[in-house]
Amino acid sequence: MTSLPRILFFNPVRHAHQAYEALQSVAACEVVTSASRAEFFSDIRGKYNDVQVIYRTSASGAVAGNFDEEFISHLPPSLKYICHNGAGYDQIDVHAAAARGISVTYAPDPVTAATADLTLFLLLGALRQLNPSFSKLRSGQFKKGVAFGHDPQGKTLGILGMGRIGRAVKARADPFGLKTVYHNRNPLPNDLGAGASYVSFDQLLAESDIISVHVPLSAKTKHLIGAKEIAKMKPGVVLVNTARGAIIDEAAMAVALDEGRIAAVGLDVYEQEPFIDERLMKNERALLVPHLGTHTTETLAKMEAHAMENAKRAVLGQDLLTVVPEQLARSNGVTGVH
Ligand SMILES: O=CC(=O)O
Repeated sequence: MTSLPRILFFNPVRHAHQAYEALQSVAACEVVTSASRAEFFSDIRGKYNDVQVIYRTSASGAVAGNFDEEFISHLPPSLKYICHNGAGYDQIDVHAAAARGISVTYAPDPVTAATADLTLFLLLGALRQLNPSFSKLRSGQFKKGVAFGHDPQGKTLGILGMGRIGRAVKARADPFGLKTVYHNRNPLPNDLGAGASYVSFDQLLAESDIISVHVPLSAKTKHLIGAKEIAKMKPGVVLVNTARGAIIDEAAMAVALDEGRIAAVGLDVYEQEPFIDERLMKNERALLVPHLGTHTTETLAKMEAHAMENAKRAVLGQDLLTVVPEQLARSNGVTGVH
């Protein structure tokens, strides 16, 4: 009897249990037991040396670290697929993977609505200066000394990165009377822009009352917003980031917030998670949540199921659902193991 292809799970499936059960009929699924990166490098030469697919989550970085060139170089020849369960795959060196013949898949669609919802929460919360009111209320002062917020109606929202999530944010911002401008590498066809005006990067910085970041993190977008860019923004701007922390120079943002150049920030992501710049932690005009963009039962279930569908297709030799764009550009019609 031939044994089933092996899928190694970096972190157990927590929500999409039915999909996990269904996968057992086509693959031998197991959760990695290595407790550190070094231990994994040893285990992958031993007990995991014929694994074909890795399923991974962002949280797996806590043990394994990034799937960088070094990590990829330790993977055995049998390993042909890395199926990531999130939209952002900056923790994976997709070029090093491609050079080793490893296809990387991601899960873009499942995260869109939940991330856009949280963006609106942070946007409105920061604009209304809600965060300082939380501690006032709890310290028994009710709203004594609570600063006035601002209304969204008639304000300009600048969306940096009008992809799936940026567009979903625009749709949610419309009913609040926000006027949206956006910047992308290229303008979108009119139907996708949905009435938002395309502007240059500098125009977006200069014209927006609120700026929301939705570009992926890469070498090109790291510190896309730093002190120089913040200086070009309207005094009193509100900055929102639910993409990746390192797109903004966190220290420069913290200084500008303390100086009052930035009126408020709404953040879900940080440069060195779980570390957060102390100035941001101390400044009540920073509305901060701990990378919760997709942290709902329904969305996590969809993300897990999507990644497992890619893993299933990989072991069955079927077309993969969502290969990362960098790899798709190289080869069309990427299929599974056989
Ligand atoms: O951060 C969440 C994701 O990239 O899906």
